[in-house]
Amino acid sequence: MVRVESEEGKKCSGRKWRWGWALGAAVAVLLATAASSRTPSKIYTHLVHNAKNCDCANPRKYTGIVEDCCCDYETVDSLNGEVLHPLLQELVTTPFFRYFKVKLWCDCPFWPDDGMCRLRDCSVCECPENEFPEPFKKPFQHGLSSDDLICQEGKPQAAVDRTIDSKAFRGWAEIDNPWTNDDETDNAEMTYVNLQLNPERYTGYVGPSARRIWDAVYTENCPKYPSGEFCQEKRVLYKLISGLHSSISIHIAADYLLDESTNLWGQNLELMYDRVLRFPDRVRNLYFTYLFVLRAVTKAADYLEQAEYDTGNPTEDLKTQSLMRQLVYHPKLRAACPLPFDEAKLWQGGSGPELKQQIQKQFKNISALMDCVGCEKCRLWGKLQVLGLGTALKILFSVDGKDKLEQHLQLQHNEVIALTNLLNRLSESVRFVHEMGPAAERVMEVSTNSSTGQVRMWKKLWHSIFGARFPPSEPLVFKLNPYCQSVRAASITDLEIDAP
Ligand SMILES: Cc1cc2nc3c(=O)[nH]c(=O)nc-3n(C[C@H](O)[C@H](O)[C@H](O)COP(=O)(O)OP(=O)(O)OC[C@H]3O[C@@H](n4cnc5c(N)ncnc54)[C@H](O)[C@@H]3O)c2cc1C
Repeated sequence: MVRVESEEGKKCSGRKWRWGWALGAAVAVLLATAASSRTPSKIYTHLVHNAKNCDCANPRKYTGIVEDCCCDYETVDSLNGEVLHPLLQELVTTPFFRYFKVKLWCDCPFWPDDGMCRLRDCSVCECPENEFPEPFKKPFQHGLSSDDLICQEGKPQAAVDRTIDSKAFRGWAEIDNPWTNDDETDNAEMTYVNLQLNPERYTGYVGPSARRIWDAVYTENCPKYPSGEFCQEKRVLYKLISGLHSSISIHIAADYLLDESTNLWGQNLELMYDRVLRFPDRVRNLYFTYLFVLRAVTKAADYLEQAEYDTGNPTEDLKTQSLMRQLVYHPKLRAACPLPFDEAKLWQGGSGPELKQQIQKQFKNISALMDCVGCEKCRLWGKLQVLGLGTALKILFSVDGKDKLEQHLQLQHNEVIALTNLLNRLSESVRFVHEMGPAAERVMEVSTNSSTGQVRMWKKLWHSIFGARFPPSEPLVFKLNPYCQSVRAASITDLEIDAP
């Protein structure tokens, strides 16, 4: 196994797999042997070069405007790294954003539950009653919906004019989202989950059950468009789902169970390459989905800024509001990417309303399919992220015009939690792809393109260093501490080689 850890990783990681002398010897042998073959030197050069300096001579693979969006890849990467990712990481740890209300034990409406969950990591750790904030338990009756105003005694003129009130105070609505399959109907089965205790990561959920969900999602509800044939709206639906799928795969790869017997978790770049990186469309769709959701958040900026983040802890709640304000009004975001996605271009043709209904139905089906996910933790994150996407769709497409949005947008408490956590997940994935993608691609490409002679030479080299078998039976893993900001400071001494 070969691992790379960043300079920052040394400072902020408790897990240090550093091999001091063995490392120096390994690199020396690698370099010496490299003189007789180009492969090791190529791998070495790429590893160190990429880790050392991301803005290196290698041209970026993804450049220009993200398809169907209004910002380019470079801007997305720098905004994400400098502004959005750090803010989102902090925001999702606040009490308001870490509890998600969810019905985990739902019957699959399409086929019998086949419980394919293999690992205990699948099960979700639910919150004890006393843990989640008191205000979350009460029904949210503060904000009156427009229906309430009309229904008071049947006389609109009898209703108090709440224009100023509702601007100053945003309560949480309990109204249906037309894009999602509603989960709110039976509150008795709802439970609160602390998302911080249930990270989205590898769970061992593989095989026919998982495959059946994705097949049903793609084949029945958002088929891949043959190029140029599908209308833009259908393309958007496909890209949103594919981008979400890429993000889920990246989280699996970023937090993978490397060794079940020792409970060793780390990054599996081979998996990330196999499932996402080697399909450029999947990477592009990830960026698309990120910008789409970011647009929804910035469109609802006024609403989100004025919303009530009440968990009964005034200090934390003020911090939440302040972080949200910084996120939605950040000057760098406003200047560099003022309109991440332009929703006004959609639903323009004569068939717009019918098309919207059809796509809404398809998305609702996808949302209902989340009840068929056979692994509890995957179901939790599947439901949260699909609700987050449904909330983005609601913000962008269910209220027309900016003025009307301010008057009519009503979001549920849970929708805002899902939307923000989804944006954070996508932001993490974009950052991971940006920072680890080039190195992973080069190493995987070198290893798959190596000629037999080169592989033989590698085996010999490996054997001479470790006396062990090459290649290792485990996946090739590069370790970068996920909590560290950058890989740029990585140097030759960060190259680590573990014997299998
Ligand atoms: C909602 C949901 C949530 C899940 N959450 C988790 C989780 O948290 N942890 C975990 O370990 N497992 C999770 N899984 C399972 C995981 O997504 C995979 O299904 C599983 O790891 C098996 O992967 P696979 O290699 O068979 O390919 P899959 O990821 O299952 O992909 C199936 C097929 O879909 C296509 N495809 C793959 N990616 C894309 C893309 N980005 N765009 C378009 N098409 C694509 C390919 O044709 C591929 O063969 C989840 C599954 C679902 C349905």
